[in-house]
Amino acid sequence: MSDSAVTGETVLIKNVLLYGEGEPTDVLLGDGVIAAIGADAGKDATPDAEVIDAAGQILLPGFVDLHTHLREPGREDTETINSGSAAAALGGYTAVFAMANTSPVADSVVVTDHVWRRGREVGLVDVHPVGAVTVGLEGKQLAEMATMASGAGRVRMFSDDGHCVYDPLIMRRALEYSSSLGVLIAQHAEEPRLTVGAIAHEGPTAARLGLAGWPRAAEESIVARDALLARDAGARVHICHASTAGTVELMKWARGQGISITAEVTPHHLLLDDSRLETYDAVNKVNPPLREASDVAALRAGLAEGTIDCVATDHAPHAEQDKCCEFAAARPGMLGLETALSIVVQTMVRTGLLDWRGVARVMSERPAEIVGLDDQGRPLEVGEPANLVLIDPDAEWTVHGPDLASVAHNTPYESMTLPARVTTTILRGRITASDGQARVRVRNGRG
Ligand SMILES: NC(=O)N[C@@H](CC(=O)O)C(=O)O
Ligand SMILES: [Zn+2]
Ligand SMILES: [Zn+2]
Repeated sequence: MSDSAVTGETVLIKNVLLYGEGEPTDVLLGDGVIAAIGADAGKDATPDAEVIDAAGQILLPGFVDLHTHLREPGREDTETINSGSAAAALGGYTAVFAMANTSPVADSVVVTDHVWRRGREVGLVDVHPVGAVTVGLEGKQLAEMATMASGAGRVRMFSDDGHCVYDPLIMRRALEYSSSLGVLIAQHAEEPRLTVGAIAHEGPTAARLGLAGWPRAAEESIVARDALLARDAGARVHICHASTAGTVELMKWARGQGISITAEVTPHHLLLDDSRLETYDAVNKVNPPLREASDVAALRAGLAEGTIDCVATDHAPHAEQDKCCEFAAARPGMLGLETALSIVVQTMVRTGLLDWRGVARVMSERPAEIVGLDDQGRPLEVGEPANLVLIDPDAEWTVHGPDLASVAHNTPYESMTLPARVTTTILRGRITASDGQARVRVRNGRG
């Protein structure tokens, strides 16, 4: 139509509840942004607009994952940027941060720019590379953070995740350097001297099962130390995968002191505890380890009140031979991208701890703010980027590892029936996943 205000591809979402609130309305997407909201939003739709009947569904800003392992380069037998992007889109994510513990390590602009470019080529989700803090994740020498930050991939988060930046002097320098660069350091808080040989949470379960323990203090001592180092450096620090009640307490204390510290919690630490270890099934092996029910309760409460800022998946694909083996020999980590929303609904929404606006806060708005993405986690308003997720809150589905988009199948939720499902994910106005299928871009000359 020649008088149409919107050109190119348009998507019309009908009868949707914004943030799960109020009356159903229509939302028109065009030119990569939210073009109109309201009963007459469809009047500017192009004749070939894709119309989504979203009755009973909820619209939120697309999710942002600050902690994803995509395994490319190096372990493409477990995940690739292609397969991991599909998993992310199916999980409702419009941006993910790909951790640096690849092979080679993402400690140079060559690797970080490669990851960024591959992500753009795939086009299902914005893949932001995380740069290593230290060369080879070895904790000895700072990586060239400035070069990575000014590359095409514009690295804005640095982490040695998988390893702790344990040397306090190196961490102090990294924080000072990061604050002058305006980037974020994300710490895998694990004092390595306290976790030598550790494979499970140190507590009664591990003692009974004969598994060497990973004490809470290994995490908490680093959280406390880094809060003080961030304070003195005038820097920001982000705590990866908070797992203990003590970490929640320390976060509260540090915030009270005015320290710039943020933290994430994983879906698995919100749902699972160390009683899962009884079977010795290594699918439950993860760093930090599944803790006790009291920690799970404290993490949920901390997330609800904002002491823990956000949910991050720590999506960690592993090959069958690295998981289906004796517990001590297995690699730690579990899949998370496609199940994250459902676990958050089960643990936080069904329990009354968060409403849907709260889900938007912990899965989209806060992570985008923490890392400084200005095109994600935005309000559902006209003119804002159309990075969105549609959710059927009443759906139920049963998890089967082989049905997930990831190359590896190590989900701890195998055969569990979970609430709520992502029905559609939209990146800059383009549908990247719908009804369980990732949609690769069709190059028809229009974008
Ligand atoms: N979480 C894990 O248990 N494993 C992660 C590394 C990490 O997040 O520490 C991995 O890369 O597999
Ligand atoms: Zn980690
Ligand atoms: Zn990780």
